[in-house]
Amino acid sequence: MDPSASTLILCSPFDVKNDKERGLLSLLQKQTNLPTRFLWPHQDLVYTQDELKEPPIDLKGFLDGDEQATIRAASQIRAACLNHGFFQVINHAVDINVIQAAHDEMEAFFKLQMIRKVLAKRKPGSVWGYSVAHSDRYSSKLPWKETFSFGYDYVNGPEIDLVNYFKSILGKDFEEAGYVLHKYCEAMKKLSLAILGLLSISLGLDGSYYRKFFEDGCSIMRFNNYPPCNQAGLTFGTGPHCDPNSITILHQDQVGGLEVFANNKWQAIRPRPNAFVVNIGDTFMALSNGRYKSCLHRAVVNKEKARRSLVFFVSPKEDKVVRPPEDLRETRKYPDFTWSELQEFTQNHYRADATTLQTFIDRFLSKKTHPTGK
Ligand SMILES: C=C1C[C@]23C[C@H]1CC[C@H]2[C@]1(C)CCC[C@@](C)(C(=O)O)[C@H]1[C@@H]3C(=O)O
Ligand SMILES: O=C(O)CCC(=O)C(=O)O
Ligand SMILES: [Fe+2]
Repeated sequence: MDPSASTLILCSPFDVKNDKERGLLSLLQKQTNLPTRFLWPHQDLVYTQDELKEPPIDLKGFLDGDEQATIRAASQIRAACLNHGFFQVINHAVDINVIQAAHDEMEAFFKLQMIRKVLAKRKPGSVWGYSVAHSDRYSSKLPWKETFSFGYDYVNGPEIDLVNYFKSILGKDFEEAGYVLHKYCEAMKKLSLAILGLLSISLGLDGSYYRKFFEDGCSIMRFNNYPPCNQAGLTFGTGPHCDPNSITILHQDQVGGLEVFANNKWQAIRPRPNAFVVNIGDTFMALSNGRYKSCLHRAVVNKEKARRSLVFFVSPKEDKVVRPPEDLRETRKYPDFTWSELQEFTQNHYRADATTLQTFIDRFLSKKTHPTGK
């Protein structure tokens, strides 16, 4: 193992190599002082008891081709995206067994010994791989989570690629996981394109507009695990941020912890096993010329239970120019950029937060005006 991997193991509060270490883990979680690197600023730690009560959007009629139901769903989506950029969908046609199987594989992955998980460790500059609290990238405000991410190419994403990726980094016993995750990603691709169809209609565009833009995309699939934390009120599983990608489709387990900033306050999203949570990200905000809001959200942790979520970060092909359609382009809110430029910014220069897009654009424009950095 490389020295940085062993440092990671030593630093990590989530190390679980054997029963002795499992004991260590629970000791750590019971300690009165949270390691300072996990502390978040007081002003961020606003506690909420509110719950977002907006009803989920039923996709059945739209998926069956019913015109009235399509108009209804599109106008519900429009209202949600103009307001806060968040909605849930039900009757989405994703097989519950496919969802359950993906959760089972996620659980199997996180139960692995740390020594095996770090073999899949995320490389500097890359979004793919395993990360504990992003501790090798950041030194403060660490998120109380471990993640495992990999890409899903809408065109060149054949089953065999994912199966080989899982087998090569995790071993032969994860071959089946590759097939299961391939199925899940395929379902997410289908659902994302359907939602992009509704988003197009909701903005008064041809139903195929954004579908076409994303049909050769390359999305990012992620497992999130939030262990219980004795000092849950002092940290975050994922701090307040907007996703830099286009739209995000998330399935959370039954524990709860996701919160969105809507109507000027933090509101909890109660888990619904039959629903997918969808939020608008920065790239779609730019594609709608600022009409739709990139949703500010966060994940809190709790003292008793581990929480898990499956996240699909929908993204266009890396070199696609992010530019709103002509009909929405009256006064440009953002200049042209590519997804790979924004992604690179979040990996090498800036930690995604509530103002990622604006900061990226400001630096992007000043670099253009002063290419030498002066
Ligand atoms: C381009 C990306 C940056 C992140 C991974 C992908 C898609 C979403 C981003 C992220 C999840 C947004 C929240 C903050 C972040 C640092 C995280 O907590 O995981 C972000 C991702 C990342 O850089 O890992
Ligand atoms: O796990 C969650 O509920 C939120 C995760 C999230 O926001 C993210 O991974 O970007
Ligand atoms: Fe997010």
